[in-house]
Amino acid sequence: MEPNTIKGRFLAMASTTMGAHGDADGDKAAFSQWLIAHAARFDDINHGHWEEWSQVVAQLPAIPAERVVTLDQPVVSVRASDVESENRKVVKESLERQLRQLSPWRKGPFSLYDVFIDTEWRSDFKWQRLQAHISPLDGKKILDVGTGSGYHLWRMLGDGAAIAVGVEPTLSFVAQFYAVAHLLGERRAVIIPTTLENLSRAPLFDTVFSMGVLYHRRNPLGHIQELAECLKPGGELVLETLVIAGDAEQVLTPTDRYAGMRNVWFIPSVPLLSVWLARLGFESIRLVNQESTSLDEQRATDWTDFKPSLANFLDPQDRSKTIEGYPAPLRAILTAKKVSRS
Ligand SMILES: Nc1ncnc2c1ncn2[C@@H]1O[C@H](C[S@+](CC[C@H]([NH3+])C(=O)[O-])CC(=O)[O-])[C@@H](O)[C@H]1O
Repeated sequence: MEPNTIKGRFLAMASTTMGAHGDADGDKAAFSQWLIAHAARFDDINHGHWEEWSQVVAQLPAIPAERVVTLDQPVVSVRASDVESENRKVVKESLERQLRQLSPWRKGPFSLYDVFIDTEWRSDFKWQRLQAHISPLDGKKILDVGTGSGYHLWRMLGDGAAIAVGVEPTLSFVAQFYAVAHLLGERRAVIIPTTLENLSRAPLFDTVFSMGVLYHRRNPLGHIQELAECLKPGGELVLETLVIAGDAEQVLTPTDRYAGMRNVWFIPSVPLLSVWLARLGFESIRLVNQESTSLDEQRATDWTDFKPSLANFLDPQDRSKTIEGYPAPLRAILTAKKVSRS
């Protein structure tokens, strides 16, 4: 029987992870204690819709024992392998109604018992851009800061990670994650509902990802420092953020919105970002990808809230600029190793 609260699910998953990685027993115990201590974050939640979203997750159908789960392809998917087609239709319709109650779905795509969730972002594009360039994830413990619905957590498991922990303060995304985890029948990933600043940080992870978060932080160097605090010495940081073209002295702070987004504070050049990383104790800093966001990667779908998406935030006369006149979104992925001190 699955526990029917999201906190109960977190605890069940946290205890499953105790056996799921190859660390020495002392390290395993330290990691499990760290994870289980974060169950208290579910008690701090004070959000008008949390109860409603939790009910949606609690009322999801029991999953079939025979299922095919795919985590290593662009569409994270699960399908029943033993259900008659007429039944599948019934399951599909009620499941789709339930999952739509957790909208807007921004990060995906997912296919869950024939319900295709066409999310606003094709998050698989980002995974494809970095997959060949990061240290192998096999058997590793991974932290994904600002994980959204947790789409990339599933891809990390698909690429061999032992455990994937997400940190995410937006509670509708946390509920989406626990819905997907239930339907996949997977317990090797969890999300802690908090910010990186409020996480009790300890150097427990082999690889730490921060993708799409740095530019939302008023104190970007503090964010990098906090990421370092979660990494084992010698561990790898994968940092994905908006950047501008320019030298090591250039950074953009928008006067107000950037491509329609509030809360964009610092968009550095890649050379400046590399200086920040080096000054905060990283070495082997590499730019592994730099690309403009395409209109195929971010677009409104019927699983989003029909708010305008990227196309509406670019200058219609000159797509190289945002509607505010800034350079259009350019995103970079850097990898760096935390210096090991002996
Ligand atoms: N301080 C914080 N600590 C942790 N998370 C935060 C914080 N502030 C915001 N977030 C969360 O970070 C995510 C950033 S979206 C990237 C998703 C995924 N990583 C992606 O690469 O597709 C970026 C975008 O869509 O612009 C959101 O889910 C926030 O709630």
